Amino acid sequence: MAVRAAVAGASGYAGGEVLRLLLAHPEVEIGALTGNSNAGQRLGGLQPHLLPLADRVLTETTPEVLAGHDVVFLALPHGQSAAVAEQLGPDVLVVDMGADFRLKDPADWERFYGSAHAGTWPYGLPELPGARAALEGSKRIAVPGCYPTAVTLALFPAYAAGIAEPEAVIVAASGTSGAGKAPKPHLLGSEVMGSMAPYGVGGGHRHTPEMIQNLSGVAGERVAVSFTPTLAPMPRGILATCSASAVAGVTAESVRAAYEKACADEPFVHLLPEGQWPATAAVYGSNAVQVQVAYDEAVGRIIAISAIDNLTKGTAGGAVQSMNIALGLDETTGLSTIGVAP
Ligand SMILES: NC(=O)C1=CN([C@@H]2O[C@H](COP(=O)(O)OP(=O)(O)OC[C@H]3O[C@@H](n4cnc5c(N)ncnc54)[C@H](OP(=O)(O)O)[C@@H]3O)[C@@H](O)[C@H]2O)C=CC1
Ligand SMILES: CC(=O)N[C@@H](CCC(=O)OP(=O)(O)O)C(=O)O
Repeated sequence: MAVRAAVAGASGYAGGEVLRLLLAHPEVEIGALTGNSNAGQRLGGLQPHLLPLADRVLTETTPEVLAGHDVVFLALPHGQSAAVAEQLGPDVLVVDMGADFRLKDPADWERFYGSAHAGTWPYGLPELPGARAALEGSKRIAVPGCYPTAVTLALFPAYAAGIAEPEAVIVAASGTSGAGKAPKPHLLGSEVMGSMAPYGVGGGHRHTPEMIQNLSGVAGERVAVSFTPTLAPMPRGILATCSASAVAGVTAESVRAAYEKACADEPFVHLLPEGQWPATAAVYGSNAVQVQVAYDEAVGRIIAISAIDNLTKGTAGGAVQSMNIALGLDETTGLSTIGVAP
């Protein structure tokens, strides 16, 4: 019997991407599609790439509309998911692509999001040690932020192997879809095209505590993180350049061995052959993660670089991968590692 899935926020980027993936998922049938300001509009006018759903009309986001589904994907702005989720029964699998349930420490939430903490759900990054067990059979999933996905997948092998000191410096470039579809002056084509610029510099980005939470969980001690995001003139993609001091005795060979071990059985994380470097173009529209690592002996630092599609593995692909695990399906069902090139 098909899994019936509703998508709240179907007019947005994350909602559109999860629909693109669900249309190709052999076990899923698409049910209600909801919006806010676009309720009453045809999906074809909002997401013209989703041709099979073009004549579907968005409804208001209400508990009545979302009831009666096996899975409900929430692709809503931060702070909107909790009120919707609490009205959905405990038997419905709720997959939240927003931030509301990602953080464990309420003080982190309050500091970075400025509202009351809604709670913590099983975290939808299956590659993290212990995550798959927590997702199996779960009825609630908190999908990670796009930058924390890229950064955690670049650095977890180093912390799992105990070869990195508990401090990491990260500079990551993101495509503009990471900022959502709502119009913002800094996202005008004339502002973004032909330019790259940092933002959230100096520890202010709300994804910093999520990265610290993930990496500290793997390391078994608090990992300090310096994170600088930058906006890149491309619609999709994140390239995360991460570095951490190596512990004494580390060599280029031991770094490589740690990454080979951690990535060996991961269906979506691809450690590239030595000498080849991750590129966002290679993972465009795919759930794959490209990772490469080097040991910079001159400064004693491990340099780990990852590339993801922020909307696929960074949001909707991670959501579907986690849904598959929660429902007892093969983790890779409906997900592709094939990109689009050039
Ligand atoms: N873009 C990305 O790379 C990533 C996004 N996410 C998360 O996914 C969520 C959605 O982001 P994104 O798709 O980029 O954002 P968009 O701005 O593109 O879409 C937002 C969606 O939410 C709907 N919406 C807005 N306000 C309300 C409300 N008050 N009640 C119900 N629905 C509402 C909008 O409906 P309408 O258009 O009809 O007004 C639209 O469908 C966010 O929480 C974001 O953090 C997570 C990881 C990465
Ligand atoms: C380019 C850009 O603006 N990116 C977004 C992150 C998008 C994302 O993954 O985050 P959430 O799910 O936590 O919103 C930002 O920096 O705010």
